[in-house]
Amino acid sequence: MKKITSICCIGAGYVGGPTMSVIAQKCPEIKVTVVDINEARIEAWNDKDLDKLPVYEPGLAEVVDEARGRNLFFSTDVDKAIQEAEMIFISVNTPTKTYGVGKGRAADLKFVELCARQIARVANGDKIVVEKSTLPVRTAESVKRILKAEAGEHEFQILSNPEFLAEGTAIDDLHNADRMLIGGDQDEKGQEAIQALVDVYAHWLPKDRLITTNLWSSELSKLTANAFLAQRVSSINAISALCERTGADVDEVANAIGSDSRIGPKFLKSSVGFGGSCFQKDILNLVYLCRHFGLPEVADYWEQVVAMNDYQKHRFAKQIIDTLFNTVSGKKIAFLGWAFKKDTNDTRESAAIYVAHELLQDRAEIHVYDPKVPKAQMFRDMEYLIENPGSVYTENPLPENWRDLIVVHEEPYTAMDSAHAIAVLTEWDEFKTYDWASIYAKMLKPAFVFDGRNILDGEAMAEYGFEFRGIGKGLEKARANVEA
Ligand SMILES: NC(=O)C1=CN([C@@H]2O[C@H](COP(=O)(O)OP(=O)(O)OC[C@H]3O[C@@H](n4cnc5c(N)ncnc54)[C@H](O)[C@@H]3O)[C@@H](O)[C@H]2O)C=CC1
Ligand SMILES: O=C(O)[C@H]1O[C@H](OP(=O)(O)OP(=O)(O)OC[C@H]2O[C@@H](n3ccc(=O)[nH]c3=O)[C@H](O)[C@@H]2O)[C@H](O)[C@@H](O)[C@@H]1O
Repeated sequence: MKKITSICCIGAGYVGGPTMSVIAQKCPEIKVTVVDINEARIEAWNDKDLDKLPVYEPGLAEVVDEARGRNLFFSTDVDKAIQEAEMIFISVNTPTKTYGVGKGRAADLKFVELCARQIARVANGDKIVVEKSTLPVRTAESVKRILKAEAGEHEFQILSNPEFLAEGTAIDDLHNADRMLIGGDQDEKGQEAIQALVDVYAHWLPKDRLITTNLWSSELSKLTANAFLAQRVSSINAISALCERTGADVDEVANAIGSDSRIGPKFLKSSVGFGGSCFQKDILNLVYLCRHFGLPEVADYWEQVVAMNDYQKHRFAKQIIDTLFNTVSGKKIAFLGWAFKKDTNDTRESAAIYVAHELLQDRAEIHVYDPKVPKAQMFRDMEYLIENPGSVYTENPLPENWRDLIVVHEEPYTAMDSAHAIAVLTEWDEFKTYDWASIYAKMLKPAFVFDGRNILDGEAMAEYGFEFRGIGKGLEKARANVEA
């Protein structure tokens, strides 16, 4: 098969934007056009001021700067880009359904279906269609059927090429991917299509990292990878609760078990709970599929990963309320961080939103500082959670004036001034270097710090005078248990 010279990607989000920028950077002879129906987003991708790119990722601005206008283009003209391209990536959002059959579980595939119909309608020749979005296993079958039914004389090959990048490290993950997975049909034409995509990635990735499989294995591997990663976080978080009762230290336990080469050290950082647009959505989708295929025991097994994560967020919020003498009503609680992890402006499913909801149920005044998340986004997040509670802990209504109870700060010190307590919700590096002595001086006493990310030095914080609580570090409580 001849080499690909033009690519189109539908969806200019956290995946489409960075992945296509790197493909364009590494393959200067391929014209890459990223399209989206969201005009504001495309405008931001085209902004001369690279600080205004719609996705914040370390290293992304440099890549865009190198390729944009040379062989990387952002546009809202979806039809034209489809017609010009030999290979079309679908990288649109696949959120959990919020309505109808499968509500709260199944992936909502309406955006993917719309793309397939649009490709079929406007295609002017044979195309390779690549599923980049995370999809339930066997989605390619539906995409094929739609393309076949609507397309007339043109031929389409479908590939599954799930993305494994993590936000905050997207560019490094793309440049040095552990593997790139490409699934396709096993017949001759399917193999040719697989090879065409292998040739794209072979511009910068070693051949042994390009894994090819059948379509279904590829689709299922993506859901499985996220389920395994999230399961590790829930497993260590479950142990953190036991640490707090017994006096064990969860970081020491993680280090001890992670030194076993069979377990490995990564993804064992205990936290206030995992967030992000995908872990919960993909596990719920896996659970839905298992039930659909008549495997309720398998579904129950994976569902516990999400249940444990809900419990961890709740445990953190409850600890704050319990420690502050059983109520946070009218008390100023400073939130350091709102993003679901550091080095991203993404807040989807962030633990901060759930913790805020529980504290607001108890009428706290929340003062938030996050270096990258704008105020409007925080309010949108709260509104979304109110409409879609999703967790048993966030079902209670908020006070009518909840909007007045969230104050967003442009800088951290005012957020913490005269606060009753500080809660660390995101592990931004800058939090470690604050002037903690002067923060302590300006807080109400006792001055509580709840470190939901275990990034602060507990002993040093205690020396400043803080009442410090980390995750999985319940020495005081453990001592009290022993004495009782
Ligand atoms: N965010 C992440 O780190 C990762 C996400 N994924 C998966 O990648 C997919 C995309 O995720 P994100 O990039 O985070 O989503 P996103 O929401 O940031 O971006 C999706 C974009 O698609 C656009 N879109 C939707 N329908 C369209 C249509 N018919 N025509 C043109 N544009 C359309 C939307 O306007 C939006 O800008 C999802 O399936 C997700 O599960 C996979 C790996 C990592
Ligand atoms: O499909 C996706 O969307 C992506 O989901 C995750 O990436 P991402 O959600 O961007 O970020 P992670 O680094 O995986 O973190 C997810 C959440 O788990 C939390 N986490 C992670 C690791 C850990 O040890 N402890 C922990 O609490 C993080 O703080 C964050 O809230 C996967 O790591 C990617 O491989 C995958 O492509």
